[in-house]
Amino acid sequence: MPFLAPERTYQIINGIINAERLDDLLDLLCAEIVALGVADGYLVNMRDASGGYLSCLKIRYPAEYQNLEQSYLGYKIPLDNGQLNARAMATRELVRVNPGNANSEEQNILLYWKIQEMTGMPLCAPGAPAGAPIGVLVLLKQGPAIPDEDFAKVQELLGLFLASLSRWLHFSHLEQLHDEATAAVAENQRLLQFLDDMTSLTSLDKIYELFAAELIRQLPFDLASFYLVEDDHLHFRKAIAARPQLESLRQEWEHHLLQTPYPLDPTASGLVYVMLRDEAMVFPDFQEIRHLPLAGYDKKSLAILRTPRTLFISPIRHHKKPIGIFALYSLEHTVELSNADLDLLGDLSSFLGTAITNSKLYATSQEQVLEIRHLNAMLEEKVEALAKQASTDQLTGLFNFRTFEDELVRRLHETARAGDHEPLALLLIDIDHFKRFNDTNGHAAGNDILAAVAQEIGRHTRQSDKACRYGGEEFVLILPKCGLEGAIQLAERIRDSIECQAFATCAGQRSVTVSAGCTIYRPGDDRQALFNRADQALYQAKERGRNRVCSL
Ligand SMILES: Nc1nc2c(ncn2[C@@H]2O[C@H](COP(=O)(O)OP(=O)(O)OP(=O)(O)O)[C@@H](O)[C@H]2O)c(=O)[nH]1
Repeated sequence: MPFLAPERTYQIINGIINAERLDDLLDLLCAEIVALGVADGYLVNMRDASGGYLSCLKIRYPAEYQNLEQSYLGYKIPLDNGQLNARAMATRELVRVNPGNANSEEQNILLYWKIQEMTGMPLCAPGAPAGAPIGVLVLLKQGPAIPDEDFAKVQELLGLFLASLSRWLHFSHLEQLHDEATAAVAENQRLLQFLDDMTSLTSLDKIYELFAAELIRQLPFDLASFYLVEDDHLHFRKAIAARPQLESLRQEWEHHLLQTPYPLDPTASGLVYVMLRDEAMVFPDFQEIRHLPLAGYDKKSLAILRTPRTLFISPIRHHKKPIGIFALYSLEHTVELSNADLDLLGDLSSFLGTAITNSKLYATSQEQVLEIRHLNAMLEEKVEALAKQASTDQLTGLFNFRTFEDELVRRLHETARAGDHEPLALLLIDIDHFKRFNDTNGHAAGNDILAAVAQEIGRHTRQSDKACRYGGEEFVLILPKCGLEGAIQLAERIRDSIECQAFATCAGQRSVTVSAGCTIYRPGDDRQALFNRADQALYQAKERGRNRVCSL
């Protein structure tokens, strides 16, 4: 005979149908259990997605313990501990525990909660996946044991809920798996970004910082330190603190660590030992092993940290060979490292090794680039000096005959193209009676005069003019954008200033005069025609008594 009236059954089923989440359904079930008034408390423990645990999803303790409910919610109950829930799941039968049959752990629970009876009712849903119960309803009774007819009522009530409970539980597991998969994808993307950032870094300091930040983000360590092998020693490179509050401790610690290098001797330091062993080591809680003998450096280092707890030390590898060490330290609290954490740390240590090696290669290549740049600059200077040498006259510093020839051809082309708008003048200057000067004062003094006259010519010319030593004691000036009048004026200025001064020579102060002939480009002129006319003008100047300017 069902204890629920058809109308009540209909109401409950209506509520079940309208439930939109597992939580709503469980609330509904719990409200009905409370309404039945058969127990003083209950726990609804449902299978988790992995199937290895029950999770406590709903709870009601006897009145005096209700403030503890919140802390027990979500508690995971293993299915292999042989206790009440595990037994109910395994046997699929009602498990009743009371002071007469409880094992010692259950006795403690009964005593602690002042309970007379604790009953596990497996929730066996029709058609549930794998046929196993989907959870356990635990009823707590402080007073006399629950009579059988009351269990029948609860069972009747559960019968209404089980099919929906099974579906909603399955759905909530799917949601949970979906959330976990989404979180894993996001985490992987973050990891990829981190790896990308690491490879693009070229500063070792930045690599240590990013690496430590990533590890500290994932695992609650407080300090990280990095060491590299160079010249057969392990050198400290960087210490990083997880929080600004640890900064002064980090500095004190770093001051000590800077006293490395450690020789590559396993007794020098645990760090060297780990590196030579080429295998990461975890010390879950240093406080438990602090009495063990330690190398002097390590003793001091750990003493500075005052309360070191979990230590993780790993080789930094490149191409599977250790190139250094990184160490993680927690202070005050221990850090639990799962196998997945250790795998991740192993992978990251190889990656760190590659990033460090890349960065070093980059630094070396940068040095080489700098060296090549320097060599290039030197070469460029040399090329420039050679080009200058090839184009200038050693004695006077003016352009030489070859440059004159090239420049004249270039200017003639330009002027021919520009037509009437752009005049071009050519000016020849020749020292008078230079043979006699040489004969009187010596060849060396003649050289001094040549240099002085050249300097004087240079002083009067413009940037765009090209003053060249044509040969011997003869100079030629190409004067772009200069008409005949301008050329005559310039020639006069040079002639006059040379005549008016005495030049210092190795034979003493000496004066000379110069004669000049100038002409301008006429359409149809080639190089020779232009030069010949200027030479003729010079000849005239010589003919007419020297120390003068003639033009044609
Ligand atoms: N000291 C010195 N003399 C040079 C150099 N090149 C040419 N000479 C001399 O310059 C002199 C040129 O003499 P000439 O061509 O006869 O002409 P000049 O004596 O100046 O007579 P005019 O030009 O007619 O006034 C020669 O004696 C050359 O030896 C040089 O580089 N240094």
